[in-house]
Amino acid sequence: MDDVRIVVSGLRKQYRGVTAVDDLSFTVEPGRVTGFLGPNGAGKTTTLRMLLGLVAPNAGTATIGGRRYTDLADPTRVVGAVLEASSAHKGRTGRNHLRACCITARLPRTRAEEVLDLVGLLPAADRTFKGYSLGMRQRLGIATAMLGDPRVLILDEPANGLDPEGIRWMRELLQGLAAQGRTVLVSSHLLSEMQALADDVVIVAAGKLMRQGPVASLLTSVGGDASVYARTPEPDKLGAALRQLGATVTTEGPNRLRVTGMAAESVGDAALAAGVALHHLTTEQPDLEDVFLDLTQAKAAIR
Ligand SMILES: Nc1ncnc2c1ncn2[C@@H]1O[C@H](COP(=O)(O)OP(=O)(O)OP(=O)(O)O)[C@@H](O)[C@H]1O
Repeated sequence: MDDVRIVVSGLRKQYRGVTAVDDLSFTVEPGRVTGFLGPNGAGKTTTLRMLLGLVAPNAGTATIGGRRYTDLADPTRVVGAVLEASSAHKGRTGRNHLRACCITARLPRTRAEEVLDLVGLLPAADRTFKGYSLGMRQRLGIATAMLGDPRVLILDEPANGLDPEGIRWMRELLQGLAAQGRTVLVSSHLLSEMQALADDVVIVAAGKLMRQGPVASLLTSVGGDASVYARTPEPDKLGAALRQLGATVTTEGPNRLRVTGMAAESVGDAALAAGVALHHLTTEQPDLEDVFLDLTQAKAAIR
């Protein structure tokens, strides 16, 4: 596959009184799923719309494989996008909707069958759109985006309205498409889902880039210390012993302590030395939600 990297550079969009996107720069690599995260009003949708040539930026560029969307010779074969829960003519079946799109995009009708199969919609292909569940509509949106077998896929909140099984299906589909070398950019509010789905994340708040990088390194670099949770019948005694050793200890419910600044092994050793029984000891790593809130809280309050 050619270079299908997405490059956003110095992008800016101003609406009357609001800077929706403010000097935003980031890159999205092929062969990986990239999560595009930010609180409400962060500028995610505006950025995706500029990337797809639907909104003109006031400054900066957004390119796909080195070209602006509007300069692509055959965009449906390069980029597939699902911006909102997909819409189709209400009385039309899923199959007919896709066939109509094939005609518009000058693709063979057989492609409709292939994408119906890809998204698991063959059993509902002859039902009309108005009878589709939100999950089926999302699947039809992805099927439509995949018609031109694009090397880049851009999805705005694709997990919206999906049940847990649908979310898992979506995750496996998108990871499979990335494993084929495609570039997959997905915006979402669902942080736990992003942690399971994305290789990289781009975090924005108030139109600005907060952080970009692989999920794994972000969690270790920004998330702070892991927490150790200890359950004991003598929390006061254990707490005092741990504080004496320099740990930070807070009480988290009856007989439960949260300890930072000390590994679980040392907490166990300290309990033994103090003659305190331990009933439970676990370590929790910071998750993407901790990182996200840490990075965006101050900015989010502005909007
Ligand atoms: N057409 C428009 N006219 C005026 N203001 C707009 C327009 N589109 C977006 N905005 C404003 O720009 C800011 C960014 O909006 P945008 O929809 O891009 O954010 P978002 O990150 O996608 O938010 P959400 O997660 O809530 O969808 C918001 O303050 C929004 O009100």
